[in-house]
Parts: sequence; C-alpha cells; structure tokens
Amino acid sequence: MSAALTQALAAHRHPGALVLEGVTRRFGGLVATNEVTFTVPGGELLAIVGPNGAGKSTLVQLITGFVRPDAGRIRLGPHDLTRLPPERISALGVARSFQTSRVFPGLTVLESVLVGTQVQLIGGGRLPRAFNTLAETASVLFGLPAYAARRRLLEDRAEATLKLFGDRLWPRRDAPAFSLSYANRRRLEIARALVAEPDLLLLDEPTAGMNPTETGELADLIAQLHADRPALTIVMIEHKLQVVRQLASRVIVMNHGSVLVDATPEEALADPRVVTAYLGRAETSHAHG
Ligand SMILES: Nc1ncnc2c1ncn2[C@@H]1O[C@H](COP(=O)(O)OP(=O)(O)OP(=O)(O)O)[C@@H](O)[C@H]1O
Repeated sequence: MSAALTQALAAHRHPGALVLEGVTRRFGGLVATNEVTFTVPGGELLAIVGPNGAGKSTLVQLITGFVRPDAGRIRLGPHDLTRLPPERISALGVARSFQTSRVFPGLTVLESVLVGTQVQLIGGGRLPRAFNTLAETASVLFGLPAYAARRRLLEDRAEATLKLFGDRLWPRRDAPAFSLSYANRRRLEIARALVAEPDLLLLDEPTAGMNPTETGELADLIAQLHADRPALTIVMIEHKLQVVRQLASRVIVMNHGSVLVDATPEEALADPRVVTAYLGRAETSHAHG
C-alpha cells in the first residue's frame, strides 16, 4: 500500500485527530512543556487540568502556532502544524478562545463575531497561504463589494452563532462589545471562535470568573455543541471539576510541564497523585462555581 494511501486511510479513521509527540518548549531555563505526548481523536472532548504554571496555556499557544516548540511534532489529521504560522493553523480549522476576554474597541457584538469569520472570507475556505489579517478584517467590516454576497452568508452564520447563546448575546447584537458584562464577553469570545466552524476548538478556561448559574449554562452549551457537532474536537482547559466531570470523556493532568495522568475523569480524579497534589487544591480554590 502506498504511503499516501496509508495516510489517507489514517486520516479517514480519525478525520481531525490532534496528535502531540514529544512536544517540549523552554522559556530560558524553564521547561514550560516537557515531552508532552497525547492524541485527541476527532470528535473527542478532552479536558486539561493542573495547577497554575503547569503548562496548560503554553500547550494551547503551541497548538495554535503562537509559540514554536523546541522539540516534538504537532499534527491535526493529515496536517503537520509544527512549523506553521498561526494564520495557516487557523485556516486549517483550529480556533481558540482566550483566558481573558478580549474585545475590539468600537465594534458591535455582531461585528465582533464577524471578525471570527475572516479566515473564510477570501476564497471562501481554508486556503493554504498566509493572509493579511487586517485586510480581511477590513473587508468584513466595511463590506467591500467583491465580498458582499459572501458577507451576507457569513452574517447569517454569525447570527446563528449568537443565537446559540439564547438571549444572552442575540438581543445585544448591535450594542458595543465593550458594554457587555464580563460573562457575556466570555460568551462572545467563544462565539467568535465557533463562527469559524473549526474542526478543533481550544477553550482556555471558558467559565473563569463566572458564577454558578453562568458556569452551568455555559457547560450545558458546550455539551450541546459536542452533541450537535460530533466531528468537532474540543480541548478545554478547565479548573472547575464539576464542569470537567460533566463534559469531558478524558482528562489530562499536567504538572511542571509534563503529563501526570491521562485517563477518564473518574480515574483521574480518583488518582491519589492528582487528588493530593493538584485537584484537591484546585477543588478548594477553583471548583465552586
Ligand atoms: N512567554 C513566556 N515567557 C516566559 N515564561 C513563560 C511564557 N509563557 C509561559 N511561561 C512560563 O511557563 C510556565 C507554564 O505557563 P502556562 O501559562 O502554560 O501555565 P498554565 O498551566 O496555563 O497556568 P495558569 O493556570 O496559571 O494559566 C509558567 O512558569 C510560565 O511562567
């Protein structure tokens, strides 16, 4: 069997499998991630937990290309992401939310979500070439004629995405994004990632700073997404253990840049190393909410 056919069959079995192999990243003398190896099959919802400084956010930075590994490989399906710049990785179907919410000053809620569609605007798809992000964003926002029809399509998609959040975002679509509450900014952040219709969605502490009601609502939304989009792979950094238990089929526990445990939530949370060293502490400091 030819190598190309073998690769094509592997990609078919795991259409969007995310594979990290021996991924190491140092910052000066500090090893932020140390030979991290794991595979997330297409469609899985994986939670990454661990204490502050364990290397969780660095993993997200590495997968999205904002930080380059010193060693190791990162693949998504048939694509080698290891040396690609962020815009290429994004064009291959990877989207992320940030730990702290970021809004563009002066944009409405709807416009802020439309920014998330910019990858699809030119050429209508995941083109394997670098884009001028500013030009794309400007064309979305100012409706250059060549893009008008496509813009309408993307607006429909942006509206549908806002409506996923019930009455939290849709009634506020024309309000300035900066006027949103903190929880709504976090929702907007996720909407912006989702509207790009990614194959891999990386959520960095999506419920951080949310109260118990808001946390439960967002967890239900993520559960719904996972059910509605079986091909979508979700990797979620999450401190709140009840959210991890509700959503994740698998948990990776990081410590000092290394994978300490890779197991089901039940197994991971029962692991004495995890309970005493990490989750016991996380449970008391983060888990209420
Ligand atoms: N750009 C950087 N320059 C220098 N050190 C960095 C950089 N990014 C991360 N680090 C360090 O790498 C280590 C891992 O950080 P990282 O943010 O990945 O941890 P984390 O598990 O996400 O923690 P938290 O839960 O606090 O967000 C930390 O010691 C951090 O200070």
